[in-house]
Amino acid sequence: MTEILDGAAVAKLTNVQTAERVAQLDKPVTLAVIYDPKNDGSRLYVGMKSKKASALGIQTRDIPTDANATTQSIISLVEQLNADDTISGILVQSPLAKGVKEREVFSAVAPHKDADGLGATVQGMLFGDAPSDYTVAATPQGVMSLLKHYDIELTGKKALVIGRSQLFGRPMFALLTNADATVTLAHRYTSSETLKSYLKMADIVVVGVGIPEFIQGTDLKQGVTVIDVGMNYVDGKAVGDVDFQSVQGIADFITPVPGGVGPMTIATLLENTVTLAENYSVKNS
Ligand SMILES: Nc1nc(=O)c2c([nH]1)NC[C@@H]1CN(c3ccc(C(=O)N[C@@H](CCC(=O)O)C(=O)O)cc3)C=[N+]21
Repeated sequence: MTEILDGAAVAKLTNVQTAERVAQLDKPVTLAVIYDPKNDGSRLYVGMKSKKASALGIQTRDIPTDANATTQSIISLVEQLNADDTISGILVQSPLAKGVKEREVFSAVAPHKDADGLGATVQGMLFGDAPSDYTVAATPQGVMSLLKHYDIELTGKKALVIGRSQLFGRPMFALLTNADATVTLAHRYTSSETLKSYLKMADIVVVGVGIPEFIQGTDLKQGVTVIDVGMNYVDGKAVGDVDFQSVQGIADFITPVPGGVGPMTIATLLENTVTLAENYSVKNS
């Protein structure tokens, strides 16, 4: 029997808590979102994030970048938002326009406003497994929350992360390592033979490569947990990187697309935002 990890349902539980925490605060919670308005995906996802934020009482300030924006001009914008006491958190939606050095923009976000956990300071804390509080990238943190909700054991388990982006694979590797799994990170230069052999061994597979049907049930070990971070559109329909039907009866757990990691990503971003708002008010009281 393959059980579906219901990200939409778990996200809803998190969102209820986030809304309560927002209501407890005696000040507005505001998320600033910087994005490239020319990118279709960014417009779609930023729209979804803003809508969900407003449903939870979080205000958003969506800021499209100018057509002629540069790395430096966007960093200046981030610095203004860092200094703006009405802003609780900042999200820089990826990808920014071609030629803009995204990594530099991420790292311009002040750690106490880093709602998406992509700046060098907080990512360094994640990789060092720092004991103090810091925000973690929304997608991999959302995956961890989902695994935790379903009590999926990680200690000593063999985890395979496929994809090494700054937003997903690298922080996913760090989180699973910090959770005492034995983690392998595969990526575009991993040979298909190597990938096949690691897939057959893995207890947990987390895949985000952006290729529909990249993973088939026959690739996997019986009883595996499969987390599908892919977000592809085929004939206008959202599909992940895993051939969902073919893993039935092989995987013990699988996340669907839609309704899996996507809603968890948004819930985690908004949870991070209210956490930043709470901590900021403590620091400044
Ligand atoms: N700085 C940054 N942080 C991000 O977290 C980030 C980003 N940049 N750039 C793009 C990706 C993509 N992303 C998604 C979030 C939610 C859904 C989501 O909720 N999808 C729905 C389906 C949507 C549909 O049906 O079209 C679902 O899975 O149920 C999808 C994709 C966040 N991203």
